Amino acid sequence: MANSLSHTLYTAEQVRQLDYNAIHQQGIAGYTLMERAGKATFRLLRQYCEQWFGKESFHLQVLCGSGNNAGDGFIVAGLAKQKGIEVEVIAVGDPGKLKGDALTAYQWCQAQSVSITPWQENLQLTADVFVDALLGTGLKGPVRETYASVIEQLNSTYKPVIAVDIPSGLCADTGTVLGVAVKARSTITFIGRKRGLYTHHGCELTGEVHFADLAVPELVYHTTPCNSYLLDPSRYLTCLPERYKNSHKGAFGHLVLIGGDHSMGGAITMAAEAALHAGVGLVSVVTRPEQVGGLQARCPEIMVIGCDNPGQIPRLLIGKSALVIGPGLGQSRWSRECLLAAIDSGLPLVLDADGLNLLAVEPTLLEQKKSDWLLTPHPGEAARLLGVSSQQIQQNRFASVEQLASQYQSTAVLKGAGSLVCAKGLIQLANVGNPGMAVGGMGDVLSGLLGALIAQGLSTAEAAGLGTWLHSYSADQLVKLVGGYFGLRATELIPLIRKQINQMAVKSKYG
Ligand SMILES: NC(=O)C1=CN([C@@H]2O[C@H](COP(=O)(O)OP(=O)(O)OC[C@H]3O[C@@H](n4cnc5c(N)ncnc54)[C@H](O)[C@@H]3O)[C@@H](O)[C@H]2O)[C@@H](O)CC1
Ligand SMILES: [K+]
Repeated sequence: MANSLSHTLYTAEQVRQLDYNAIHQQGIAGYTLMERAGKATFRLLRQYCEQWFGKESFHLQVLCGSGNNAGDGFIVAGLAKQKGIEVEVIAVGDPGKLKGDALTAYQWCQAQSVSITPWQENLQLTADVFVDALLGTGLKGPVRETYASVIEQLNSTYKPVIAVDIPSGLCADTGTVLGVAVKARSTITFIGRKRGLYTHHGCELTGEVHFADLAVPELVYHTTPCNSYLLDPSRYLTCLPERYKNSHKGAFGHLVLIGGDHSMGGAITMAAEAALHAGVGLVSVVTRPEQVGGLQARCPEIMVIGCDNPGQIPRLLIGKSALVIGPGLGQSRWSRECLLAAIDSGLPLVLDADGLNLLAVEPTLLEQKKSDWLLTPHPGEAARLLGVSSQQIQQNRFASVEQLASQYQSTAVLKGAGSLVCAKGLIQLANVGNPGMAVGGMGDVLSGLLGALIAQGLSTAEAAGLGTWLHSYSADQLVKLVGGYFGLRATELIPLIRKQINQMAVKSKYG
């Protein structure tokens, strides 16, 4: 289902609101939620430990802070003790500061005869597996001592860690590390999925993410407005135009890609090749004359028009469906005039690479906007468009993509780990992709794919959602094929994208 509750992404504040609603509107006791969280974590821990240690016994240490996150940890420790597991709580927070449900959980844990050791400087973290219940959504600002040292020491054990709700030190809203953060093998998150688990450093630190709704009734969610979701590709199944038996090429659009300035032919070639494999009826490339031979040799199906004079472009764009501009565009006078012609055409436009850089140095171009635009910046390009540093973009990717979309009145895709798509105030996160994608050409393939989808009749919002997912998902398939992240070539994605589109088309028809 599109944007179902289980796909929704929340900020820490929104989850606090959900907790509050569950407790005060639905009358579920806070301690009941804590027990459920502890039980869900313990179930997961046992599953993992069965995989990791088989029938062998193992030693568990549960690291607890002094808030409700610690409360969940005390429950896990008590349950482990009941099952005869060798378990110990390391109390990093002062138990004297515990209150409310966390204090109740602590007392219950004590009643199970769990050994509770206060953290000391020379204490050794000796377990086979750890539960991180130090800091959850209540983290404010950079992690302070003693927590920071404990987290560093925990990470240096390289032993498996299951994080409770969120790896301690990771910002639940943005996915940035607040000073230092736990690197978990797995994270189990409660009631609502936290945004920060899925983007930026979150992608690196959470390990496998599991979600437990703690049996909170659906009603609780309806009163908390939200605009962010995990991207669900199934919502796009019906967007692809059907291939009827009597179809002709004109039915599937004509995409034009403009770019390939002097000695920059590779990017436009990759973009065009990707478009060719994504179902568009016709693909044309407008480029410098010197690129024509290479492009035609590589892809004879593409119509290549050599053009040193951008004044010819308006005539070439008559009757076309969509445009991609940016890959290999450069920033010369020719490049700028090409961009002006593209903007003036009124065709839906995918703007990437130097198309974005030119827009950043000349923001008044926005005043000439006549059509839907889809911007596909990486953090560096986004920074130029918004006049900030790329670090600032990364520190708040959700806010950045929203600002890009609203400032440029466009659909925006902010690339990078946990790519974000923003259209009409809605943010979707593509929970696919891998570090092997950090190589040249990947963005060019994406822009060609997006252009091909728009030319086939998808809106910029639909194309951004489906295309971003297809691109990263195909990269994951490629990693499976080649066995790792090294040496992925952007062009290798192209046949996998085609395969996946075809699979989706079959699924949309036959279920
Ligand atoms: N009823 C509820 O509210 C539920 C809460 N749950 C758990 O409760 C957590 C949230 O609990 P809390 O709001 O008590 O917060 P936390 O337990 O996440 O953290 C609060 C504690 O962290 C300390 N702290 C904050 N910033 C710090 C920093 N920068 N450096 C060092 N220490 C810092 C505070 O002094 C406080 O002691 C969730 O993440 C989840 O694990 C779950 O039990 C489910 C139900
Ligand atoms: K935690």
